[in-house]
This record gives sequence, structure tokens and C-alpha cells, in this order.
Amino acid sequence: MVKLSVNINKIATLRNARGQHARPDLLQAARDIERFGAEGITVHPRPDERHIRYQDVRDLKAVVTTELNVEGNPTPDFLALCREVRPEQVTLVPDAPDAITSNAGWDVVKQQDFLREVVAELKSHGARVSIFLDPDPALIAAAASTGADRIELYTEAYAHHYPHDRAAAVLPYRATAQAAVAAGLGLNAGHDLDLENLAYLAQKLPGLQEVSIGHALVADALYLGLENTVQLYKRQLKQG
Ligand SMILES: CC(=O)[C@@H](O)[C@H](O)COP(=O)(O)O
Ligand SMILES: NCC(=O)COP(=O)(O)O
Repeated sequence: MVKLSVNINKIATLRNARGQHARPDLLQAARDIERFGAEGITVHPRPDERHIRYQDVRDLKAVVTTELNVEGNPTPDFLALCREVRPEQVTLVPDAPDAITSNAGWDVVKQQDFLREVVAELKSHGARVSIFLDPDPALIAAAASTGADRIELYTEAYAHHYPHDRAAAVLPYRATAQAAVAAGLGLNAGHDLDLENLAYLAQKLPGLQEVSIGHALVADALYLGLENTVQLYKRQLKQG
């Protein structure tokens, strides 16, 4: 079954709203989210530390008992953090420092030499490496040449088009997933997934191994409660 890795960036956003405030306790939230059934915790420490701080990643390493997935642009500081913390998975994302949120996958054709070096370094520390990718089968050969273990399909376009025509929305993702599996790449997906669009994606993507979900899940939890929400998302994946 497709694993759920909960992105806790937005819990850190709430905590940071009061400066050095201790609530909500990010580490306790991670422990509880795992206890509620999540198979991973995802964080995206951005250079401005607007939500997840570098120290949070260090602290989470000692707390997370499932899998810690650290996402980010492989800047020297980010790579040093991954070298220090050694998370189970690193997801490379080409975000600009001032990006409001992730808004594109890698140009793996142009950047395959750079990515190959970064992937090799991260794998030397024992990490599984995933690269954030737009849904385009033509990118798979270059993605595989980087030595990455997996790709993470950037699902913003799917989520945006889902309400209008879900069959059309999923087509490029299905084609890219099939190409990735054929190339021996593992398959993750994430960004803007929610309780409405998740089950259909899981049904239609052959070989999908993991989804990372944060913004919608934390927003839902404000109304539905965190334990109930984690289990609702897992139930959607069971339908996949
Ligand atoms: C790579 C990805 O799609 C998510 O990590 C997204 O970047 C979440 O980041 P924010 O929580 O800062 O929007
Ligand atoms: N990689 C996607 C992720 O970690 C969470 O994205 P979102 O659900 O916050 O859009």
C-alpha cells in the first residue's frame, strides 16, 4: 500500500507565529502523527527558516521512528545538514530561496551532472534520494542518469485540474509513472494532495510508493482533529 509521509511544515508555521513559542510542540506532533498511523515525517527546511528550522531537523532525527524525509534545494548549508542528520530519505527540490512554495520540478536534462554529484554524496551517507519532477515522461531518462533512487511527481497541476477533468488531469502523471517504473526508478508524489484528489491518484499511478502531504492535511486537522485526519488520509490511500 502507498505510504503516507506527513509534512509538518505548517505546524512549525503556527509555532513560529509567536517567535520562540513552544506550542504547538513540533516534536510531540511528529511522535503523535506516527502513532496515528503515518509511515513517515517530511520537513522542508527553507533557507529563511520560515517554518521548519535547521535545529528542528536535528531534533526530529532523534524522535522519528518511521522515516524522516528532508526536502530542499541542495545548497551547501542544506547538504551539510543532511550530512549531519542522515535522514532516511532526501528529496531534492529546485526551489528559489524566496519561493512561496515549491512551484516546479528539476530541469534534469540541463542539471543532470550537478544532480549526479549531489545524489552520489547523499547516497554515500546512506540516504535514499528522490528528485522532484514535473509529469513528463521525456524527463525520465535524464532523471535515471542522476542515480536517484526515486522521483517525486510534483502534483500541483493534477490537483488544480482534478475538479474539472480528473481523467485528463492524471494522464501525464500516469505516463510518467509508467516510464519511471520501466526505468527502475521508485515513485513518490506530493504537493496540494488532499482528501478529494488523493484516492484517484493512488488508483491510477502504477508503482506509487509514497505520498507526502502537509498543507491540506494540517488545514483539515484544524476542523477534524489530527488523529482523525491522519486516518482519513490513510483510508483514502487504502482505496487506491
Ligand atoms: C516539495 C513540496 O511540494 C513541499 O515540500 C512544499 O514545498 C511544501 O513547502 P511549504 O510548506 O513551504 O509550502
Ligand atoms: N512533497 C510534498 C510535501 O511534502 C507536502 O506538500 P503539500 O501537501 O504541503 O502541498
